[in-house]
Amino acid sequence: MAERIDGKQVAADVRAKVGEAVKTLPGQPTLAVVLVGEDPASQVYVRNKVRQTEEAGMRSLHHHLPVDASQDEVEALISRLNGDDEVDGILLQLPLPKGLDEQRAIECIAPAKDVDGLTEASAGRLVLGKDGLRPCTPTGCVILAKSVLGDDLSGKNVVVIGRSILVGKPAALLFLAENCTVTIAHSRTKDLAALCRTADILVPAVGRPEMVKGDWVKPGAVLIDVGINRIDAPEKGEGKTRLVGDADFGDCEKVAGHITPVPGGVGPMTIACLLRNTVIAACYRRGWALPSGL
Ligand SMILES: Nc1nc(=O)c2c([nH]1)NC[C@@H]1CN(c3ccc(C(=O)N[C@@H](CCC(=O)O)C(=O)O)cc3)C=[N+]21
Repeated sequence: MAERIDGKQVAADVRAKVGEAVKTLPGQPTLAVVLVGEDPASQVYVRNKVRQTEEAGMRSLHHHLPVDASQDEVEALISRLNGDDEVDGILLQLPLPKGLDEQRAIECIAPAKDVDGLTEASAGRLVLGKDGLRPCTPTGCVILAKSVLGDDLSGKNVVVIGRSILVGKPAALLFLAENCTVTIAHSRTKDLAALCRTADILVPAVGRPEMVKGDWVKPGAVLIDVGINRIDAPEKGEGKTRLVGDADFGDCEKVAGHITPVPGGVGPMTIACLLRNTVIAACYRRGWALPSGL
């Protein structure tokens, strides 16, 4: 039976380290969160980000634009935050309301303040192997893998299922930077189950509920499940839903050595890594030494 990787606990550890690091800095890092519109899920995420930022001893500024804000208004706000010397990190909460161009808006964020690691500059630096701000969810996956395998992941076979800009591609690059042997699988991959069985670390990130079955998993492998899917749960009552990952947990936990649950796995790591990036951005930008132990 696989051991559960407690993402909530690992995320709390990362946030505690961030909090300790913040105390050693000559000033207080500031994260600006930009929310456009009234999407209830986004409002919950933003509230959690603001609370956890403050708990880690950092300042957070919350900017809320109406759902009918224009592209120019969003970009003008980002430009203002770019020019505000108090602001170290800018988080533009995604998705934006329909009609707004997400990629163009992200590209307005000054690379030095890109705590989501989503600008072309940040992506380019990751590909080139230069230091920089890394995407949060993929960073969380690497930290979770290290939490059970130790800091040295070199030589591990990693299979990432999914090639999205947000998770799959950057996750593959981050594991490559850890000297893993990385394969990116996707919808055209042949014999996906057999490929997955070669993985020491399996990272499904496609958004298909319970797609990965137990017989896709190498005995003893580490399964880092990025999927967060809401599905109907009639067993809980009429109209009820529940969250499941991209892996069939009950099936995979019989084979894997370690497995992340959903919820309580990768999700909490995303926010913890955002806080970590805010410290890193503040240090780079203000010329402070990066605290050790981050
Ligand atoms: N610019 C931007 N950056 C993001 O990083 C970003 C974003 N926009 N938009 C939305 C997505 C989603 N996201 C999550 C963060 C935490 C959990 C999380 O902690 N989930 C809990 C459970 C949540 C629940 O119960 O609904 C868990 O998995 O245990 C999930 C999802 C960050 N996102």
